[in-house]
Amino acid sequence: MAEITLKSLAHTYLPDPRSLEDYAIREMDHVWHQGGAYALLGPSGCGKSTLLNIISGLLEPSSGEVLFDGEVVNDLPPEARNIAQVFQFPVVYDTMTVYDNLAFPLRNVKTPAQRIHERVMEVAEVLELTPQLKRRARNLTADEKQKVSMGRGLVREDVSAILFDEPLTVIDPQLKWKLRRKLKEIHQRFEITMVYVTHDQLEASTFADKIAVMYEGQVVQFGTPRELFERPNHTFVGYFIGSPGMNFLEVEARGGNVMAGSVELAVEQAVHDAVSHATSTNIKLGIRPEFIEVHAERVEGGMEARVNHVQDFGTYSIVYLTLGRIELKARIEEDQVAPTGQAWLRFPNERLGLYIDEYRVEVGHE
Ligand SMILES: Nc1ncnc2c1ncn2[C@@H]1O[C@H](COP(=O)(O)OP(=O)(O)OP(=O)(O)O)[C@@H](O)[C@H]1O
Repeated sequence: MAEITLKSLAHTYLPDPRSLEDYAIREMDHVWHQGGAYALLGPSGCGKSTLLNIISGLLEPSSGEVLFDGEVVNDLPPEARNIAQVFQFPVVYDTMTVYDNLAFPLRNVKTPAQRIHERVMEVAEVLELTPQLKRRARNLTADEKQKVSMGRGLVREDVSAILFDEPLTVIDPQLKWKLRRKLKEIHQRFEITMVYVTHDQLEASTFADKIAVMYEGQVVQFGTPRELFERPNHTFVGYFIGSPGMNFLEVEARGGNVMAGSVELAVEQAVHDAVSHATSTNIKLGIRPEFIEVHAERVEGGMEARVNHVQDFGTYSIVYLTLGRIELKARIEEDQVAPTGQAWLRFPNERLGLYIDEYRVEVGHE
C-alpha cells in the first residue's frame, strides 16, 4: 500500500524536444493518497497511458521523480515496485485454468500453498469467478478473461496500488456497469490505492471519489465529480465534463460594461472590475446549460435570444440558442415549456465563472 507522489515529472518521446507541445507529460506535481479510488480522465492522446506506465516503471520519465511513501523509485524495475496494472485487453495464460492464472502471481513470489488457496478463493468470490475456477482461460468470454486479469492484479497482498488502463473497453456495455460496481466494492474491501484511466466521464465518476482531469499532458484539475461540475478550474474541464459541456462567452470591458460581442451582460461589479483590470485579452465567462434561466416571455434583466431548435430527451430538453452572435445551449426540465422563436435569458451571477487565459479566476460574489 502506498502514497504515490509525482514530483516535477515530465516526459517526452522525442530526443530533442523544442517546445511544450513536444512533451507527452508537461512538468507536473501530483499526489495519489494511500487507499484512494481515483480516475485519470482525459481525451485520447492527453498522456494518460504515459503517466500510468511511468508510475508502474514500464517507462522511465525524462525528468522528475516518482515516490512511493516518500521513497524515490525511479531506479526500481516494474517487478520491484509492486504495482499491478490491468490493461485494455486481458492478459491471461490461455492454457492455464482460471485457478492457476489467479495463483500465478503468488506462486511467483513463493507464497505458501495454503495462503495461495485462501487468496484465490477470496478473489474469485469477489469477482464471481468461483464457478469458472477449473476452466481453461481460453474457453472464457472476453469479460470473464478481463475479470481474471483484474483478479491477477488483486490477488497479491503486497501491491502498492492497482492501475487500470481503460479496463472495460472489451466488455459488453451491459456488463460494464456491473463490473464498475464490482471494482468499487473491491476498493472498499481491500482499501488499496486504485487509479482508473478512462476517457469516459460517466465511468470516471461512478468509480472514483476524486478525478484528475488531464489535458495536453497536464492535470488541469483534481477534484470530486461535483467540484468538476460546479467549479471547473479550466475551460477544458468545463467543456469535457457535463452533457452538453459548459458554455463560454468571450467578453471584454467596454463603456463601463462587460460585453460579449454586441451583447451587454448583467454581471456583478466584481466581475466587471476583474475583466477591466485583466492584462490578457483571453477572457471568457462560463455558464453551464443547467444554470441558464430560459424564459418564454420578456423578463426584467433578460437578454433576448433566438431559439434555433429544441431537442427533447424526455425528462429534460436542450434548447439551442443564439445570443447576439454567440451560440449557447440551455437545459430545461420537463415541467418547463420550451420557448419557440425567441427567449429571454438570465445568467445567475453565482453560476457564472470567469476564465482568464483558460483558467478560472475567483471573484467574490455580492
Ligand atoms: N511510444 C511512443 N512513442 C512516441 N510517442 C508516443 C508513444 N506513446 C505515446 N506517444 C504520444 O504521447 C502522447 C500521449 O499519449 P498517451 O498514449 O499517453 O495518451 P492517452 O491519453 O493514454 O491516449 P489514449 O486514450 O488514446 O490511449 C500522444 O501524443 C502520443 O502520440
